[in-house]
Amino acid sequence: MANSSADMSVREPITHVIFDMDGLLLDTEKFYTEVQELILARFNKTFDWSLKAKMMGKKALEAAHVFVEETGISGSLSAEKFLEEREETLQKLFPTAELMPGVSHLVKHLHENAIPMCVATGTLRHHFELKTQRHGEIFSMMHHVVVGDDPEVKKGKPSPDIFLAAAKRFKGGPLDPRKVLVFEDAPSGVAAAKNAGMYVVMVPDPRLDSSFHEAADEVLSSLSDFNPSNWGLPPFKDVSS
Ligand SMILES: O=P(O)(O)OC[C@H](O)CO
Ligand SMILES: [Mg+2]
Repeated sequence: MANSSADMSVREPITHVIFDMDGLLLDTEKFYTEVQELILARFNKTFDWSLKAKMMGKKALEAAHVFVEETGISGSLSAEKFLEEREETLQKLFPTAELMPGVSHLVKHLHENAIPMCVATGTLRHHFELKTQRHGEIFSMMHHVVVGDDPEVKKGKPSPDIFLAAAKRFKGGPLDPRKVLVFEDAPSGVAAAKNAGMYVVMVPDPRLDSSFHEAADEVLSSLSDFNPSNWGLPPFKDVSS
């Protein structure tokens, strides 16, 4: 289904929206890339997008295990030690996080039209607080936020746990997953949304291999290109659609 919206004639309109955060609402994936490149350089290795694709969207410890094992450095650096080493730099970078293009317009539009929204992010709660500290207005429009260290999220993406927990916490939840639209940037996140039975719009980094697009119901270069009407959501007033 990738590259085209799911067929409106065979499904009901979307009533609820779940946003991923890192790399989707916030331009924060670059911070992880930066620190991971620095750590690998110490081992004379380079960080690339095939490794990035396997890590992004996952819970911190799960991604850390992928990092040390895939790069063959687990004998010298444990997953736990890797997390410890990158923490100080990440804590300095996170408060500088910027919104991704199109986020403000879309979130405000859905809020004005009373479409319930939430965030489902693999990130840890204390990192969520640092990343969002300059973006209170946008995040206050979310009905709730589910983070990676939430007790109900037993397994990270691609497990459906986080999206099922997120859908359950809306007023009237749990919801029919076929009425929920997820926005994601990561292959693990797209898989998690599909495993939860939901529709998913993928907004991937252009450096991600296009084979990862296939699992998504729609693929966009930017959230600015999203057309709510394609999903039965209220149309933008400033666009004829
Ligand atoms: O993409 P998110 O928001 O689920 O975050 C996951 C990690 O924190 C970063 O890949
Ligand atoms: Mg993400």
